[in-house]
Amino acid sequence: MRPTLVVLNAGSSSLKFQVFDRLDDVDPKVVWKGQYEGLGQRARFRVARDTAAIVDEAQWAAEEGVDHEFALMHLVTWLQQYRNERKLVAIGHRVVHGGDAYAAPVLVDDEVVARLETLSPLAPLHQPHNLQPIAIARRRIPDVPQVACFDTAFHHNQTEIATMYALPKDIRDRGVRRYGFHGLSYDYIASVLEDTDPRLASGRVVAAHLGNGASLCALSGGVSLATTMGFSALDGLPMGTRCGAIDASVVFYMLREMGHTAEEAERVLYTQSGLLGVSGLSNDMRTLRREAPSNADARKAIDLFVYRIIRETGSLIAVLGGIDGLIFTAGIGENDAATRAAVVAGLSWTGLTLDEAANTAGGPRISSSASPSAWVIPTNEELVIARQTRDVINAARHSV
Ligand SMILES: Nc1ncnc2c1ncn2[C@@H]1O[C@H](COP(=O)(O)OP(=O)(O)O)[C@@H](O)[C@H]1O
Ligand SMILES: CC(=O)OP(=O)(O)O
Ligand SMILES: [Mg+2]
Repeated sequence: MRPTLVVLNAGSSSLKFQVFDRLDDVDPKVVWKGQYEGLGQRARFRVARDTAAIVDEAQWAAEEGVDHEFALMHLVTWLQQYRNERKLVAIGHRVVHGGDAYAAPVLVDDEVVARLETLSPLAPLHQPHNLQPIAIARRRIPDVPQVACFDTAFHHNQTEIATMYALPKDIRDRGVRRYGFHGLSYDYIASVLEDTDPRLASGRVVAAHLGNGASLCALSGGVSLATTMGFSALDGLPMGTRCGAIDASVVFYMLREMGHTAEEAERVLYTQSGLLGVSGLSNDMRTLRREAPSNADARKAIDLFVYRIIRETGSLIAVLGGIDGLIFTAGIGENDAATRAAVVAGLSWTGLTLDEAANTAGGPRISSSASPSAWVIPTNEELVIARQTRDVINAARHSV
């Protein structure tokens, strides 16, 4: 039976997974990769071999209410067909919020679970979906180790000033600070910079993770100096359904003058804002692109998204003292050539120029300028989780 690792990555609209073996190689080898997307709406399941050939797929109508929990149980059943060939040695989980306590991946035990549960209010679209599979696996397969890998950990070495809010000490002492997210994705990007262009590995890079959640990260020599998300994954850029950075007074206004409860205000800012809120149509860039020619609100949503990316990139370029490279990744960054073209145009003052044919073809290099350069790099958060999980398991074995 082949030693095998399963990796789970629950995003706000998706459950992604990969199955790995050859765990003693430099990088574990992917056997299958798949995802459930559109959870809560029309949901779709697809799984491919490492060679990218689709081996199975399924679809559910919106009325069937396919959510994260259904997807997880469907995946458990799907994996059962291989139980006689493979020995599951660990499950690696993306956990969006590690708070102050966790700057590195950890082996899950009762104490870890208890601490991570206290962070759920800071990541309501993610943390419950990250912790549920851990709880189910610990109950059903208690002998299999579970490893939690954090979105926040990659940003832990930022300076105190970069992570501080200008708030009184008693509030800051409660862990109220900028944490930053999408760290597993930025860790992957940092790990491939040397092979992409050695000037980027030692240089000043802005990485743009533009998916249903969206953020930017300033990387200097592959290390995170600053990022647009803060205390929670609500901050920074506007996203599929999240508002991004707004004046905190907007919340007081909603509570006092508009009669919202705190729960209603939270729901509006997390689930009814962003591309969906501005367009009144959809959180999905594919739908907005399709409707934009005849729908002014869809155009406005896209324009605001692009404008905020350009503005925030300028701020990160100031932190870096210049820019050598711009990287696009995640659902929109990897697939939406028009967003990339508009962002590069807005940054032409840096010397960036677009290679239109390469951009339309999807990269990898999409700038005609060599420095600064612009790139499309498909992210692979699951590979980072697999690397971290394997290392945590090996370290635990050696310590007994
Ligand atoms: N072909 C495409 N063209 C434009 N946008 C796309 C395309 N495919 C996916 N997207 C965008 O990417 C988003 C999903 O990104 P992803 O990074 O997978 O999300 P999550 O935040 O759930 O991990 C979709 O909501 C959609 O806006
Ligand atoms: C942190 C976050 O927003 O993640 P995702 O983009 O997967 O929703
Ligand atoms: Mg994601």
